[in-house]
Amino acid sequence: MSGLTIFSDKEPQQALWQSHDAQAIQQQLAQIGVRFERWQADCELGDHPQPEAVIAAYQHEIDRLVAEKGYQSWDVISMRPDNAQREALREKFLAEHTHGEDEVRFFVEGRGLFCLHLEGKIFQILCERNDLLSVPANTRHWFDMGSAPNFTAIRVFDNPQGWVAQFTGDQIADAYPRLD
Ligand SMILES: CSCCC(=O)/C(O)=C/O
Ligand SMILES: [Fe+2]
Ligand code: NI
Repeated sequence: MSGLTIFSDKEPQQALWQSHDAQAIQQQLAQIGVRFERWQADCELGDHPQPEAVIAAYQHEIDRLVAEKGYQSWDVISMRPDNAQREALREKFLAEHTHGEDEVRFFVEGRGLFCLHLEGKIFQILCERNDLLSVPANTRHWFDMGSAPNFTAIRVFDNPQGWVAQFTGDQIADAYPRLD
């Protein structure tokens, strides 16, 4: 079940706030400029759908976002537990970083844990099927896909180069809960 847990960035042991209610999550995240939405597919997608089918099913939502925000491109990323790069990729995303553009991710299936570091707090968002999260440009964050990653997500980009990150060098992620 999707969820948001908020911690102080000085106190990893004790959560300040938690909810699994989509509306409460949306309201809490809106206060820090983070967009959280639930999207519905135009048609039924089976397990492990092809990228073309994924885009077709959510094209109306992508078009709405692109018209509003002027994003330039999108793609589909899938991770499975047998991916040979899973440990290296997990480590890369677990290192706190920023992007010069909004990080826009929609979970078609599976799940992942986004952790945002701002205003002296850590916002851990467990994203699952139908969740859209948009993290504003230059927000410190990390992402945990777990030891057996399993998700399909649409990524929407602001620039033609795709994924570009600046790592902060802060080891803070090590102190906070992970997906497993
Ligand atoms: C869910 S897409 C992979 C994660 C990613 O792109 C990123 O930047 C995490 O912070
Ligand atoms: Fe990121
Ligand atoms: Ni819970």
